[in-house]
Amino acid sequence: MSTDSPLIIALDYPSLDAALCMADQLDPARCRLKVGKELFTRSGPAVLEALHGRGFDVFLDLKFHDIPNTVASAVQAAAEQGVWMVNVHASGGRKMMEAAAKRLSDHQLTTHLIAVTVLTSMQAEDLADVGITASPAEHVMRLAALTQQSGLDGVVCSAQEAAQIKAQCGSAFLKVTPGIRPSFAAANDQQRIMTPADAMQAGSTHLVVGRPVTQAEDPMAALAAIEAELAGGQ
Ligand SMILES: O=c1ccn([C@@H]2O[C@H](COP(=O)(O)O)[C@@H](O)[C@H]2O)c(=O)[nH]1
Repeated sequence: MSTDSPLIIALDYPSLDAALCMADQLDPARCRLKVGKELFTRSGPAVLEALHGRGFDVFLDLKFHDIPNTVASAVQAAAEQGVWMVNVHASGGRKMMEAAAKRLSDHQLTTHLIAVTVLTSMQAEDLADVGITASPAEHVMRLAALTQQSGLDGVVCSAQEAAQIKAQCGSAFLKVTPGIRPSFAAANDQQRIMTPADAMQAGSTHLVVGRPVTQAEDPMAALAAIEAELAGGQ
């Protein structure tokens, strides 16, 4: 089953049981699910099988970053397990991204391939620590252009950069934005944040939401509040 909803719920849990307990409260017609490093390292491909069996589209968020052949092979392995979306780090460079995109097309694999620009937990001083003197927005724009030139389908970025990316790369280029924080939620370790409604207004195509739902006292009420905000009900 697929959905028109832009919502991707991040299943950041330490066990398959805990992740499935949340998944079983969710509806594949209302959201997609994201499996990240913690859950995949704990549970392996079994989690993908379990979520696909429940009808969910799955974004496998492992942010591959390695030499071109290794990344292309990892992306192929993810796509062959039926995931809807997989990602790499744009800072792995043009050759790495081109190799990954080519591997998918050579094997007629239709999984969306996107690249992380600048993590939403980072601000200017964090970039400076790793030798990047550009602002987060400038660096995101540079990596978004490189990602598009390399033949990928879109980027992971902050919603704060979505409008500029839409203007530079077009509407069809995916803007997958974590760091989504409804007014009722804490920022946690996120730096470049935006509310769900503002993020859609800015041009995000997909909103990644984790703790504001999964750590809420009532996760289903939190999800409903986000949906109501997106529907203009608040
Ligand atoms: O730049 C990035 C890239 C990925 N993420 C991931 O998204 C979720 C966000 O979870 P919250 O609990 O809503 O903060 C998480 O799985 C990250 O690994 C990101 O936050 N920023």
